[in-house]
Amino acid sequence: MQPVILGLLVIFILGIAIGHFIKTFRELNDPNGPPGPTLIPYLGRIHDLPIQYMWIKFKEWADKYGSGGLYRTQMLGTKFLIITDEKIAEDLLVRRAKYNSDRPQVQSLFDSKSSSGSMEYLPLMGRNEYWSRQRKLAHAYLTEATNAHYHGVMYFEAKRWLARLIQSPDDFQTSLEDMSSKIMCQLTWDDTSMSRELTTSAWGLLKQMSPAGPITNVLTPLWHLPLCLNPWKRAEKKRHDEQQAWWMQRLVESKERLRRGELGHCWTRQFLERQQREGGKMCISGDYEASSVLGMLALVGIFTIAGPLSYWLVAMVHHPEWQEAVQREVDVQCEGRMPTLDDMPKLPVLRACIKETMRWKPNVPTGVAHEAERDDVYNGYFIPKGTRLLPLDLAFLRNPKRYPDPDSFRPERWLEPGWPTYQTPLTKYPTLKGMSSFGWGQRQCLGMAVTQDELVVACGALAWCFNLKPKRDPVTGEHFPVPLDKSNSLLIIKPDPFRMEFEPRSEERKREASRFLNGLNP
Ligand code: HEM
Repeated sequence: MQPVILGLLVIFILGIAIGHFIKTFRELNDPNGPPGPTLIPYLGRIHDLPIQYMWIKFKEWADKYGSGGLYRTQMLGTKFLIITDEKIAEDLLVRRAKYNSDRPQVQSLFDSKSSSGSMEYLPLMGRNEYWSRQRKLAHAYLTEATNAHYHGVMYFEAKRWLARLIQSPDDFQTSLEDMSSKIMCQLTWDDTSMSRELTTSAWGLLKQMSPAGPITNVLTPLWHLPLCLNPWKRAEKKRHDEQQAWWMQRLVESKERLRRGELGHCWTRQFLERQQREGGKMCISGDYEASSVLGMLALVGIFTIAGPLSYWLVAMVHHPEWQEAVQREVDVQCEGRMPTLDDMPKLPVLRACIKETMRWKPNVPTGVAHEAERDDVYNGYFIPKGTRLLPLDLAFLRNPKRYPDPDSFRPERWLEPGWPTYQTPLTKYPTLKGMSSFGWGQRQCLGMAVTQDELVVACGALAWCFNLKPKRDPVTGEHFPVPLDKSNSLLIIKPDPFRMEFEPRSEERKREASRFLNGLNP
């Protein structure tokens, strides 16, 4: 080919490519569309959205572009509408829930939406038949357990935790998580002995589904490499198969214990007894689905509770004045004993400090995405089908109109008239139920009551037993820092390891709590 013709051909192809780039750039950044950072064709904003502390960048964009309550962005062609105002979350995720309640596919899990019938991960399922029947089942079990005050399980495990804290205070991060895990193991299978395995399994799944987990959740095309070149898919297959086998083993063992008359009250027993009564009439398809929904329920109650409970420790160390207020309230209202769930109405300061901890340090700061199932128009903006609707919880909880002085820990906002969030009667409010952190509409969290109850019992137990204090470095005599802004970057976060001291409030309480370790005083 003549060099001139070749040159012309190259210029022609380049011209087409540049023309296409400019056209795409204009379409993406249409001034009539929702506001948002400038989008680069094909990339969107993948280049400057950090994987670590992603929510901080989302919030930065919210402050810049989200004054109208929403903004848009894109990652490698995936469209996001970030919701920064609670009213708009109500409009889009509650009032328009019938077509905005689907979930996006998590790339690094096989069939996370259960579109091909895997039936495994209730919170991640698309809005399909499996989700609908598993949600009903989970709702019934959680409601029944709440009404029965969890058969004393939370109180018992909180006491065991106190004893472990007295014995090995430096191990508090492990024992804290283990307490949550024991509660979920007991409620699900009437067996706390496998709490460590459940915790490992929980973090494995959480990591796999988080943008900060495998790189294939961000650079999604990598997931489609053939298996022989794809270490991510091979690792996930192993994790998935082990988890499923473990869940199934729990169900099989529980069946055997039920047959021998040894299975105490738990969700699995409720399921098995109903299965015996109703047989094929039950909506759950069989053992595989049952073991998954039960396993998932057990698992989700670990990392969700570990975050706020760890942040409670951080809050109390940094705010001794509020710690004293909680201790005073517990001592007076419970007349010197450890609080139980029955005491909840009498403990508004405790509830206010718990709620403020969750507002101040939200443990799902990005919120959980819904996916639009059809094209829609909102406030004149076109929202195409498939857009991920992300209710940015950090933006809701830092709204200065609703939460004046939003960056500070101010539990009085829930207790004193004059604050926008003050509500009476104080026997009921503040309550965690309905908080934006638990999500929206048809996908709203099913664990709100469990969370509130477990946190009241555990934080109340800590207030009864310990002064939570910074720890001194024996070499320098200085306090070890308890950082406020260091955490992992998973979808559900908790603070990075830190050091602190658990000082028993009296010899008598220390002795009493130590007796709890082997269930001597259940
Ligand atoms: C601080 C504690 C917790 C927080 C902040 C939290 C937050 C959330 C959020 C944001 C969602 C998604 C909502 C949406 O898509 O709009 C969710 C869903 C869910 N949560 Fe929680 N959660 C917590 C504790 C729990 C606990 C303890 C359990 C059960 C033991 C639980 C069970 C569930 C289930 C089953 C779903 C799936 C609902 C569905 O997809 O239909 N959560 N949670």
